[in-house]
Amino acid sequence: MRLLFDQFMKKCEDGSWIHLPSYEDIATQRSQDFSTFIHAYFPTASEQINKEKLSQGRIFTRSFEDGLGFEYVMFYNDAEKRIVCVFQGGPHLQGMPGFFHGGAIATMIDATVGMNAIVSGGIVMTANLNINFKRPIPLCSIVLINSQLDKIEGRKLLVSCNVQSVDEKILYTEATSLFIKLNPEKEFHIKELVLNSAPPA
Ligand SMILES: CCCCCCCCCCCCCC(=O)SCCNC(=O)CCNC(=O)[C@H](O)C(C)(C)COP(=O)(O)OP(=O)(O)OC[C@H]1O[C@@H](n2cnc3c(N)ncnc32)[C@H](O)[C@@H]1OP(=O)(O)O
Repeated sequence: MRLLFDQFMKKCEDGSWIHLPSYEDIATQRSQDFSTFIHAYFPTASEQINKEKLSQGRIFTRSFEDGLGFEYVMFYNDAEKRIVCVFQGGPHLQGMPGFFHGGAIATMIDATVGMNAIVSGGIVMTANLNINFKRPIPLCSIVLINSQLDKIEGRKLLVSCNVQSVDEKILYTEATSLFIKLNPEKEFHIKELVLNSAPPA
């Protein structure tokens, strides 16, 4: 994991790739504005949210103890509209004995293609996620999630991705997704927010 991280950090040196911050780092900067916008978009659903529980909310992929759940880092290439996620899931993500749970793989795919759509489109939500699980992923192995923004059509963003072994010899999973932009006026400038809070290369 460390070796791959260092290889990508090297690619960041000429500015072609950017080491993305974690959701927590982005969210803490504008979380109140972001939350207000989302609740205004879904007023009926918002009324049903238990405000006390809301204060305990945590991003799902960062809610496990270190080393047990989702361990990952993402890198973004603006020219190619690609995000690569280096992912090593922990033992609490088991499904079939010795392999990752399909829902855990889907979660990491959604987080990766979602981040690609957020950087390109602002505030978006997943409308459709289509996954082909082609080979089981051994528990605790390191994989690469390669995502690509394919098309923007009005409010719709189409992002595809695959999950491969580090040597690229095994194709584990393929997915396509549709995101819908909630802020066509781009009032939140999420791209700048994400890129400006990127950790130093
Ligand atoms: C501060 C920063 C914080 C950052 C935090 C980072 C967190 C990162 C998290 C990581 C990521 C995690 C992300 C998550 O976990 S997101 C959580 C999972 N997703 C949801 O809960 C979304 C639920 N769905 C909805 O709320 C609505 O359906 C949305 C908002 C998506 C659209 O409802 P809205 O009322 O707005 O739009 P519309 O209905 O007029 O549709 C508009 C157009 O889109 C077309 N369409 C719609 N749906 C579909 C479909 N299924 N297939 C094909 N087409 C579809 C539709 O035909 C129309 O097309 P056209 O007629 O115009 O041609």
